[in-house]
Amino acid sequence: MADDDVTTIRVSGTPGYDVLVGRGLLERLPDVLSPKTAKLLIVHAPTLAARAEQLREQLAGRYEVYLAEVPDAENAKRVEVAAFCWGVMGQTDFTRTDAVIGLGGGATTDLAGFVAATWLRGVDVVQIPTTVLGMVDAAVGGKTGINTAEGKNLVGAFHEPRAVLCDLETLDALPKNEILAGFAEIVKAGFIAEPEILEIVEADVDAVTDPGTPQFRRVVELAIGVKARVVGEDFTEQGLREILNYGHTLGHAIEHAERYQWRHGAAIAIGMMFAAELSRLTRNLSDADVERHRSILTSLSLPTTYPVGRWKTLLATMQRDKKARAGMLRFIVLDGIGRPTTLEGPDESLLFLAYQNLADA
Ligand SMILES: NC(=O)c1ccc[n+]([C@@H]2O[C@H](COP(=O)([O-])OP(=O)(O)OC[C@H]3O[C@@H](n4cnc5c(N)ncnc54)[C@H](O)[C@@H]3O)[C@@H](O)[C@H]2O)c1
Ligand SMILES: O=C(O)C(=O)C[C@@H](O)[C@H](O)[C@H](O)COP(=O)(O)O
Ligand SMILES: [Zn+2]
Repeated sequence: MADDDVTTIRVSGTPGYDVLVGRGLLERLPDVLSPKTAKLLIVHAPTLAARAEQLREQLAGRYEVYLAEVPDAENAKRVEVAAFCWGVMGQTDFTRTDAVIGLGGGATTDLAGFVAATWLRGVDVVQIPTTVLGMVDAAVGGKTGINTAEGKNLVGAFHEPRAVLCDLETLDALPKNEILAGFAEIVKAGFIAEPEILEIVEADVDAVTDPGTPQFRRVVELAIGVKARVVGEDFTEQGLREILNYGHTLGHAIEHAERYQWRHGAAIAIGMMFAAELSRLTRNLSDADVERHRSILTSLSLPTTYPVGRWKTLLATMQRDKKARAGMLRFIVLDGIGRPTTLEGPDESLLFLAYQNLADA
């Protein structure tokens, strides 16, 4: 049953869309679809099979509903899996007025968005994120993509969703370690733009990471608000949107080094620690603010160190970062909490110095 306690966060764009946060929102799916839509393809993770079936039954009288179960987690973000979805769409004569539904964590919604962006050069997608990370970050903003052997998200498209339904009920079955991984992106929003998030986390980490509390709801909505404001201003990442990549230059290289077996949030936590150390060296971020990164991430049971011997491998992968220009690496660093800026082409020796400060010998 949908309850009345629903928050709507508007993302401006062309045409823009709403992100709804509340419980029982799956029922609202028909309200956010185009009246012309006849067929739905629900792209879902294996862990969401029962929910997908429940949705199919609920929508069956009104739409022709197809399910595409895709591999779990990062294994979904492969071109073979996109081709499987395109195959289902081809066989079911999916037209430009039909719609894809992404149901799962960020990996599933990244794939579903990519499939929607590319089928017939673009059909509607409604994202139903079922992880904390998906709700506060991945499903909002229209960045879609898959990985290649060379790196993370190297193939993709910017494609606005028609709506994002963050149904908090879906989090009831989410394991604690996935909740904590999602907090990496929540505190990222805090570090770059919304210090209130950090204060709430510091005040009571157990309460804030419990999806039943008002603190949890507050930080989720604050983080979505940061994402909505940034992508509303710079959808295709011409400048401002790069701040959302705080911690991701090294973080993505770690995910690649770990063959995508790590949680995104865990890799990004180390990446943010590195970015904080780099900020201390290049922007005078205070020792206290660097330590604040470490203590917040540690309180969330997120990692902050990585073996020093892996540096060369990570550096090589970072060269393929999407923010790099003409062979020059670029990093998001902080002048202070809530004050992100860009660091262009730092020396390799400086990067290593920052890395050594967090490396686990
Ligand atoms: N497009 C963007 O802007 C953006 C932003 C941030 C992250 N991402 C991407 O998102 C991905 C990470 O997303 P994630 O952390 O959600 O990981 P994920 O999609 O791999 O999900 C994590 C795990 O949780 C399980 N799961 C999902 N929902 C569940 C539920 N309700 N109950 C029980 N289990 C559930 C999944 O099956 C999976 O095993 C990465 O690929 C990252 O690159 C994209
Ligand atoms: O939305 C964005 O822009 C982000 O950078 C958000 C990140 O949290 C996310 O992981 C994103 O997928 C990274 O994008 P990429 O362009 O570095 O692949
Ligand atoms: Zn991320």
